[in-house]
Amino acid sequence: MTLSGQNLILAKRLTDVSVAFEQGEITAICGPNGAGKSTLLQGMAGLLSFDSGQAMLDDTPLALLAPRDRAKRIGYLPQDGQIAWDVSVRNLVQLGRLPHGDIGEKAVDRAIEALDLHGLQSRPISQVSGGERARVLLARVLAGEPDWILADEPLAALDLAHQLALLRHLRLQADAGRGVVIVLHDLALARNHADRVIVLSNGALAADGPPDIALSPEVLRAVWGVEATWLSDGGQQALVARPGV
Ligand SMILES: Nc1ncnc2c1ncn2[C@@H]1O[C@H](COP(=O)(O)OP(=O)(O)OP(=O)(O)O)[C@@H](O)[C@H]1O
Repeated sequence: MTLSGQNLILAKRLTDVSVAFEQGEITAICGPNGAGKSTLLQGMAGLLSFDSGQAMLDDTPLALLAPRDRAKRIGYLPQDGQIAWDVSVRNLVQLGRLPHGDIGEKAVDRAIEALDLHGLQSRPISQVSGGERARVLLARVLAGEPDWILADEPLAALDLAHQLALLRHLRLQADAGRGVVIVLHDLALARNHADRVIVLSNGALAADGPPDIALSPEVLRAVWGVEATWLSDGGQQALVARPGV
């Protein structure tokens, strides 16, 4: 199953972007602030209509899928998730089952386990920290067991251990055949954990390929305007960067 967009154009936010995401792998979308990463993700979640081009799930335009069906198949985590009601952590995660119309206790348990939320289940959502809240919102997406997980900066508020745990979990999801697409600002995490990196710059595709190619020093210079060196340590890559001249 492929999630694709052809010749996507939206005002000045996206300029003729074509991408096809594959299941079974982790794709990272990277790029500077305002490059169009969230716009692309929202479009692929079926939440934006483009001036030109369209997003497709296999051969079906997303716009033609019933909202409930779309929500079952595509789990979307926005950058700044709003929470309307002060429900408990568990009840909020359970809302991920809404498109299925069931309680899905096992799926909810798995999501709570994956995001290390056991101890917080009965806590009102207004009484958790920023990083815990981010984990709850992602658990809500996982509870829906979608074919596609589209997450906008899911690691931004997480501490290092929870970042690595979440990346491990997303790898399991990809290995289970799901499509995982995440917006990442941390280029070292993208290089080390993604199978493929898409780089956007000024609303256009600047690079698309294996992480070492898409995040090469040349691309970092051209897109981010930094002089960067990758250092290898035990198979992992660390990034040293300084402002470009
Ligand atoms: N609702 C909107 N209406 C009009 N322009 C918008 C809207 N949301 C974002 N933009 C503009 O579209 C461009 C792309 O925004 P987008 O949020 O996709 O960037 P991003 O790459 O996700 O950035 P960041 O790293 O800062 O989150 C930016 O120039 C932004 O100012």
